[in-house]
Amino acid sequence: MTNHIIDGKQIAGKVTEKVKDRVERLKAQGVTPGLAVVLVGNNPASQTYVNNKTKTCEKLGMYSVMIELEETISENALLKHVETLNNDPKIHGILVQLPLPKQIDEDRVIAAISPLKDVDGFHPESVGKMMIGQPTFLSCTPFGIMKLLEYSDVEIAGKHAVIIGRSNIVGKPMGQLLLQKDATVTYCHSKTKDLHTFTKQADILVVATGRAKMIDASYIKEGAVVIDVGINRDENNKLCGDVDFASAQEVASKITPVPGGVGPMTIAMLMENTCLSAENTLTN
Ligand SMILES: NC(=O)C1=CN([C@@H]2O[C@H](COP(=O)(O)OP(=O)(O)OC[C@H]3O[C@@H](n4cnc5c(N)ncnc54)[C@H](OP(=O)(O)O)[C@@H]3O)[C@@H](O)[C@H]2O)C=CC1
Ligand SMILES: Nc1nc(=O)c2c([nH]1)NC[C@@H]1CN(c3ccc(C(=O)N[C@@H](CCC(=O)O)C(=O)O)cc3)C=[N+]21
Repeated sequence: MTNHIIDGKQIAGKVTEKVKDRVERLKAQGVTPGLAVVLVGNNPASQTYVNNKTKTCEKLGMYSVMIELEETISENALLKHVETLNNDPKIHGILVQLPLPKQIDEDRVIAAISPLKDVDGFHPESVGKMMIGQPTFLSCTPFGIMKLLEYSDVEIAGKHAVIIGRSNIVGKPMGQLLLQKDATVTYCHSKTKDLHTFTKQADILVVATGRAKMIDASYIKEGAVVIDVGINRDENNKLCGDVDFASAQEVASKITPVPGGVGPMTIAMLMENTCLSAENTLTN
């Protein structure tokens, strides 16, 4: 049975088709949406995502710049780059790839990004607006997961959504977005005792732990929808998720694969956010 696999690549294609139309309309009005990606150091995994982002920008006719900085750069020097991008009218979205090297305080860098260009949705102002349900840039991964659920006709209201992981970029905002759609939300994390008790109750299970294949069928209720956010390498250096796909797909009613699940949606939503930011310059 393969028809219960949620095809993130295909759904991301549909989302980006719509973004492409919006980019064309913007260009007709003299505005080309522009994204700046700042990469500090040369972590090979980060390099792949960053390349994917740049490629997708090109495909959609958006402008993109990649700023590659030395691993040893000082916080102040990085902040100056952010300030330059804040003031650059060709740039509508700024993404500083995380994590950053130890000498740099991530919170300070995130806070330095103009909220008007915060297409990652990580700035405290964006997070605050999301919490109180005001329009703002939404964190791309949870936003992408909401789209995946929508395109896959997954009902959310009244369902029990269990999220494993409470990071600021994935787990926490994921719970908020599901709550806004009337799910009953439970957060689990590394200090949760007897994880099974919680996961076994989930109608929708979102796994974002960074622990390769830790969730197998034994954690999953028959018929649950399973969303795997993890991006890891297995013992053969192959990409794999936080869910043991072969095992979990036997009990899940719908499940996302890795690769080809959540990852492509993250990139699609980044493009949508950048396009929205460019549109905002016309209406503001
Ligand atoms: N597909 C995509 O687009 C994206 C994928 N990712 C991937 O998603 C995964 C999670 O990313 P991120 O949220 O940034 O990771 P973090 O490392 O910031 O957070 C991991 C979370 O999982 C919890 N956790 C870790 N181990 C366990 C465990 N054994 N049992 C229960 N909870 C556990 C941690 O708990 P505690 O808080 O107690 O430490 C923490 O809250 C990674 O694999 C990452 O590569 C991330 C972003 C985008
Ligand atoms: N400021 C910031 N914003 C981020 O959004 C951000 C970040 N930092 N740091 C790292 C994580 C991770 N992340 C991914 C994006 C796309 C894929 C993706 O496209 N994955 C493909 C496969 C890619 C491959 O082949 O390696 C897939 O799952 O099919 C994965 C992971 C964004 N992140």
